[in-house]
Amino acid sequence: MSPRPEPSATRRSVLASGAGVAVAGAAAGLTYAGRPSSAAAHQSSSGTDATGGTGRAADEPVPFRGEHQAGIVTPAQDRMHFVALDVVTTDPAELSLLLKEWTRAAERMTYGAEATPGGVVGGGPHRPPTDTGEALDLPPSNLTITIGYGPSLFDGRFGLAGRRPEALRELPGFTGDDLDPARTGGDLCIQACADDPQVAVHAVRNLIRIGFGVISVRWSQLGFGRTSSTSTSQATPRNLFGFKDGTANIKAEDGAALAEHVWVDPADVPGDAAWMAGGSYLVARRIRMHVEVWDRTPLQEQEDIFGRDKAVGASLHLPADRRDENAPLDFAAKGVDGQPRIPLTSHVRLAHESQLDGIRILRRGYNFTDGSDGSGHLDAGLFFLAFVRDAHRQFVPMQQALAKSDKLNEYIEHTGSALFAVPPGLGDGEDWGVQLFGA
Ligand SMILES: C=CC1=C(C)c2cc3[nH]c(cc4nc(cc5[nH]c(cc1n2)c(C)c5CCC(=O)O)C(CCC(=O)O)=C4C)c(C)c3C=C
Ligand SMILES: [Fe+2]
Repeated sequence: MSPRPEPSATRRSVLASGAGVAVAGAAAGLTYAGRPSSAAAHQSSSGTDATGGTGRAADEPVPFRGEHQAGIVTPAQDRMHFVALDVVTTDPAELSLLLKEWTRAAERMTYGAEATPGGVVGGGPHRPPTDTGEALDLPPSNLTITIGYGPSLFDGRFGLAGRRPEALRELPGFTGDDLDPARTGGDLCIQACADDPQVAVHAVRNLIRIGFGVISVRWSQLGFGRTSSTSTSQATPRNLFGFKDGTANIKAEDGAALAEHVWVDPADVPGDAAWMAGGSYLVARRIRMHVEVWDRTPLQEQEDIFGRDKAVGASLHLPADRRDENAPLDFAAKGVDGQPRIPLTSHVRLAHESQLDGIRILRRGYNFTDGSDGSGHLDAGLFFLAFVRDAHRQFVPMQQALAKSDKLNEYIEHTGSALFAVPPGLGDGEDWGVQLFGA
């Protein structure tokens, strides 16, 4: 076995200032065997370099605390484990305590530490370990853990009804929805993203373990290959239809767009809902993509469906020798047949802010394949995740427009759905329990 490297100087200093965690215990257990994460070892499928375009080495943690939760504008990592949970206790104190314990464990795991100090073997031979162990030798791998609360959490069971933000209402149904109740809704959600799938799965698994008797898993989703860039430092990845996805996304560097379209403004959440200021709303849609049908569709038709070309991701109005992914879409341009070069039923036209009174969203989805459906077809698609300031003013009208006219609908099916309020980031010494319950 190769010798264990010391944590980098930066990582040590982050740990030393690791606000609220058992820093000494964490630091003591914070070495790893030097096995590189998948992103550090290889050029990633979606990044531009060995850091997956994040600009951060595998052993350099993403800060857990800050104005906003990590995992929203953090450059999208390669892998995701998402879980929706139901609360099974009726005792608000138990839920609040769990949120406090989750804060501690999530912060530790973000830094590459065990979920609890000495959790893997430190409890001795006679007790079950309090960390499941599969990430013991791995670096943080850009792990982010993002928490959210569903509308049902505010139904009165926990005395939270008065603290429900007005915008946290169930999404309406959309034309063409084929939602599976077993993949829909949830009192809580955890989004864990990392450049190593084992690190993301370890994080979710250990938070579930800590919540035994308080929460139960409602549904979960694994994702690979991000389908969006959330930073200008990242190359645009491709979805399972082979098209570049994320080109016109809101990027972390665009502070004005984030303030307008992503972060909840204090004026949006007056009174007892003020705890959500600086937060965001997360829309999750499991969208199955019928890849076998798509793969029998001619290239020109595929490009007309999206309104961009397949090779470069450029607007269809540009001639082949002047294709530029980042050139603006020209919806007025016509072809020799007099028809719009970007068809009226194309995905990018219908989803573009110019057609939707200036509405924009931040997309952060992942590809998925969940085996096959028993009829010889892959159960594959896009786990669509979007962060918005108000889902009912942004996602709903956008999805209504797409559900009505998008040519892409012949190839996709929405099979799961959920909405969550994602609270703002935590300051030093704060925890998710006090933030939600107010005491
Ligand atoms: C309700 C919002 C959206 C859903 C649902 C959605 C599903 C979906 N999208 C793709 C692939 C692409 N989408 C692209 C652009 C794009 N999509 C949305 C919104 C939803 N997509 C927006 C707001 C945009 C940007 C529009 C613009 O301003 O130009 C693209 C083009 C490249 C890009 O800009 O990202 C692709 C490709 C799939 C496959 C899919 C469901 C499975
Ligand atoms: Fe899209």
